[in-house]
Amino acid sequence: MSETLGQLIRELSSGNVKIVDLTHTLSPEFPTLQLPAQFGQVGAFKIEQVSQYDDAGPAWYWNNFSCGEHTGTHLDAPAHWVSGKDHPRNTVDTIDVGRFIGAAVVIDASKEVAGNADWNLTVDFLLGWEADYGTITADSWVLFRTDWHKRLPDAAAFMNMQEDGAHTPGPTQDAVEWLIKERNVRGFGVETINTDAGQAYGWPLPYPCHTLMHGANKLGLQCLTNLGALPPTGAIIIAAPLKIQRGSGSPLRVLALVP
Ligand SMILES: O=C(O)C(=O)c1ccccc1S
Ligand SMILES: [Mn+2]
Repeated sequence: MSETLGQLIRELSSGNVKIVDLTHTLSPEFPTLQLPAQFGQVGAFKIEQVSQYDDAGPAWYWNNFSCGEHTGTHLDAPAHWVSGKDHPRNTVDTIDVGRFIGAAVVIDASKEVAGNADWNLTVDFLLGWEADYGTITADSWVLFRTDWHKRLPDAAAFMNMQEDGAHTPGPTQDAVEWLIKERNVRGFGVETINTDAGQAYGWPLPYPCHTLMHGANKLGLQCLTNLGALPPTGAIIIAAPLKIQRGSGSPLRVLALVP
């Protein structure tokens, strides 16, 4: 084994490098995105026991499950959005595997969001973060901490739907453009069910995070949790989607290596 990998294994075994699970449990109770009724809907997680050490399977326990590609903690591939449809290797089965392990920075806006569910991440807020923690390095994941996961298990509070749609935080169009053009990030990760703000469907450029990030061949992570256990900089995340043929996204286990 190389010295570097050997050192990593030793650091993991000693606990000097901790592993933090950023993933929600996939269950039928986990809320799913609600689009307007005229559109197709993502499937909730369903599970059906096949056997559990019984007549159907005396020595084994197993289930069948079904869900949408965008159910629970999941990754959005560039092909998920029409703006990303023409990129090569843009589906979960074809994305370069080197994109599944990478550095992550955590932008903590949990206090701001606690006071305003429609709070938007701006370029000014990002520049203020960089003044404290340094420049966001190219090809990093940018993880938007809002503590929104604390609204679970109350699905209604997590979705925060009102008569005009969801009211959840997200980045402004300017912030998305800045992250892409000025910092060339790997992708954007959130705790909410949508990388865009809930009200972004009605913005001049609807869903700017989906549109621009996937248009720039970048990735999204949704329904993350435990971001509060990560430092602002220095974590590495492993986010490897299921290898679904022509998949637009996939539920996945997201793990952070934290020094
Ligand atoms: O990527 C998603 O799961 C997501 O948020 C989404 C999916 C489909 C349509 C609109 C949206 S906004
Ligand atoms: Mn998605």
